[in-house]
Amino acid sequence: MSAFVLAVAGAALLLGFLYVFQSGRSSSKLPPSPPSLPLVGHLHLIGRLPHRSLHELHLRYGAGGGLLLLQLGRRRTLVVSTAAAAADLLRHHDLAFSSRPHNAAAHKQTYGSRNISFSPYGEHWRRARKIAVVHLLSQRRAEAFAPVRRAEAAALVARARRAAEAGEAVVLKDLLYGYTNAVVTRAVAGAAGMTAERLRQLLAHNATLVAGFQADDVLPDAAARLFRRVTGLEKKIDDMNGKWDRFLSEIVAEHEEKARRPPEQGDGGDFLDVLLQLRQEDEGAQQGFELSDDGIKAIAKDMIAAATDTTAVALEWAMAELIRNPRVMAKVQDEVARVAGYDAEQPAVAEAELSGMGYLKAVVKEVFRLHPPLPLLLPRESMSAAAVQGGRYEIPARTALLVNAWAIGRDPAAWDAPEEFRPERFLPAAGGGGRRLQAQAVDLRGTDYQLLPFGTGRRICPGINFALPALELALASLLRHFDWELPGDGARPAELDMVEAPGLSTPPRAPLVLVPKWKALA
Ligand code: HEM
Repeated sequence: MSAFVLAVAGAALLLGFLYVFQSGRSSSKLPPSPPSLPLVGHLHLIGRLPHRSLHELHLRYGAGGGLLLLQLGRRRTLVVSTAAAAADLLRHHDLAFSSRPHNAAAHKQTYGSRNISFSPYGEHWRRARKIAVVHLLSQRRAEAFAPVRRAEAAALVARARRAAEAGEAVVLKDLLYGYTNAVVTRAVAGAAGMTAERLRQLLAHNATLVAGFQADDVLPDAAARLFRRVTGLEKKIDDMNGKWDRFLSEIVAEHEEKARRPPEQGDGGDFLDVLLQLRQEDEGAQQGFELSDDGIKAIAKDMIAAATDTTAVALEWAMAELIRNPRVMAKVQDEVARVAGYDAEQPAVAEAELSGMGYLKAVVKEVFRLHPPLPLLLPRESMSAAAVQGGRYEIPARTALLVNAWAIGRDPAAWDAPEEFRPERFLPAAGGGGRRLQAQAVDLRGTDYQLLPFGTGRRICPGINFALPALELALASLLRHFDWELPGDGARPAELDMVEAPGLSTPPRAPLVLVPKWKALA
């Protein structure tokens, strides 16, 4: 049986690749492309860190336009590696590139693409996204969760304080995931404690299943399905989906039960409360958009998965860069002390004080420039052909798009000294000119194409209003109360490993370990 299965898989694979290989060469106005191999296309050129491999390919073959066309297994893929190419493509062709490529494994994990992130462009995506933007993630809703962020930032400081008092080092990743996980769990489901712990475990397993390029990204559907079965991945995905579904069903049932009771004073409602209420109010009025149980679970799961990792990864990189750059660390700590003062009994900085911390905000931008948590954003797919760069290139319909935000943040045509961690580039300062002046005004909300950690256009991350205060608050609170050191005598900050771990989101490959020194004891 297994020999038969392998033979069928091999034949399907071969046919699929031959088809793809042939169909990729129909137009002469395609962007540059490195030499490829039959069957694999350019897959053999992609290493464990695709954003780095793609950057190297761009430097080698992407002369001029910042675009490369690759055949990654079955997927014809356009890669954008410069700010100018991103601006041309995404300013003029955002609609054409607003879908997501189909991925059977992701489809299964999202209740049949009923979430937002992986949903193809169309009526479902439009309605689900509108619900999220208007009812869950608006500025007003984000502000309403300020007390949750404050309480969790205080808990984060308390955990670090225990380590400081015991003279122990902390694995930053554990500390920071604990924080973002608790904030997100409370926003989505109003719960902490055991629920947050269960979620943490589910997310950890999920991450290992969606890391890097998957069979579904590169093989034809039938071959990918066989591959998943033969390697046991199918079963792992099914088991994981079962666990997620049980968890989500339980919390939806708890919320339905809660909705039958009189509302509690001061309970503004978490995301699940809001979604259930919308379902009740709109029953029949959604005109074809069914907010079914699966739909609600898909959106809740999307929010949890989209919010937890990304924010924790950005925080870990921020701490790594600050340790490597003691001058910047001292400057940002001074600012936090000046604006928020020092009070050992007030663990979390007040959110209103963040607006007075211009340097901290510049640090955050600089972290996103060099370490976008999703270095290739989320893949998109074109729905129609597009003539880009004034007609220089023609991109056929159904081409996948990878925007290499990691490479764009290092684009020497867009940034002075791109490899240097220099938050000052974002500050208004006397003197300087040209790109320096331009950098001061660069924002990270998708209008400036040289800094795209949240993407841009129709598919831009709708969670920015949630992400930024959570991130800034944790960072300011950790810097207010502690000095941070590398463990061990003679450890050299300049030698910190700044390479990413593989995956959709990319934390440092060597988890950052630091010793907190509680300032009140100094
Ligand atoms: C530092 C934190 C975060 C980063 C760096 C980040 C980044 C991104 C990026 C790059 C995309 C794809 C954009 C594109 O295709 O152009 C995205 C999509 C998305 N993000 Fe975020 N995100 C963060 C936090 C959040 C939070 C807190 C939430 C929700 C609470 C969230 C919800 C979503 C959703 C639902 C999508 C899919 C949008 C769509 O396909 O229409 N994200 N995010």
